[in-house]
Amino acid sequence: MEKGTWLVKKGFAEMFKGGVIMDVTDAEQAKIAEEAGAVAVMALERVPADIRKAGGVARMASIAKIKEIMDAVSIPVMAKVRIGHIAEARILEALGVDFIDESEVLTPADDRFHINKHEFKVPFVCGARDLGEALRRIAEGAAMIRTKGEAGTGNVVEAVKHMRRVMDEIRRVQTMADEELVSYAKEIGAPVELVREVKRLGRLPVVNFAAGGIATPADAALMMMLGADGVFVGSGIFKSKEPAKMARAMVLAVTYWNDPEMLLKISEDIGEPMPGLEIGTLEVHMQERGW
Ligand SMILES: O=C(CO)[C@H](O)[C@H](O)COP(=O)(O)O
Repeated sequence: MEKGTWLVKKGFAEMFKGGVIMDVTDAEQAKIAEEAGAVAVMALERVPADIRKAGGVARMASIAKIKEIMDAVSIPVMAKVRIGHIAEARILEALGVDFIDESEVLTPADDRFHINKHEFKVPFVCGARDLGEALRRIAEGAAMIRTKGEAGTGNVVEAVKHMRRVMDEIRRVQTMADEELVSYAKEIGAPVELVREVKRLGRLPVVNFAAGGIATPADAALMMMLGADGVFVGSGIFKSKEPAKMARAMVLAVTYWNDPEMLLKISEDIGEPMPGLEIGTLEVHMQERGW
């Protein structure tokens, strides 16, 4: 099959279903993630909790670090670029990463336009807070969506809000008569063809993971209960007291999300989770980046 077609990119994302994708900043963390059973790792300079603390401009990770991570593991390696930063994306594609995250966790490079992801052979994942945003990103060529949550807070409340919103809107679309879809597409700022597809499929046309603020195995299981296809975890693992234990527990929780006895067992010995932040106290809301 030809490399980089829409079908291949979308199909690749489907292979991550039921799995955990872990943010990592170096080879050591990447190996912890791989050993824990992560389906992929996401290379970045700092996990979101540290990006939040450091302030300033957060950019694509250094090429040396991404190479170090690519050399360390055999699972797919994703890496983040700033929203709208076509050059960072071209560089990562040339480097040969497996997936690019056009991410609000980094400082946006363009305050109006996202990358036209159809122009790339490498697949992209993008964040969304509602159905309209998800479909706009898919229209631009995203092969995978992750609900945004509020990254780096250890607080799952925004992840829950965004996943519930997307799922509610999908249910709403399914109850609409066909003649309502054009107005609804206009209302949410999404192409009507994609709204029609959502109605037909009863879900997003691409895989939808949960992200941002997942800090315990119970949080990860909760996101699966709400309909996520899998989860991204960053700070929740590497800002916890025992990352290897927490990473393994996250993977098991996503597998056994519907088995309370197993979840109990998984949650018994995870060490101390990362500290959490109240959303009302935040100076930066990363979720508001992107349009
Ligand atoms: O954009 C992302 C997906 O890789 C974030 O890094 C992810 O949301 C992690 O957030 P957190 O640090 O709260 O787990």
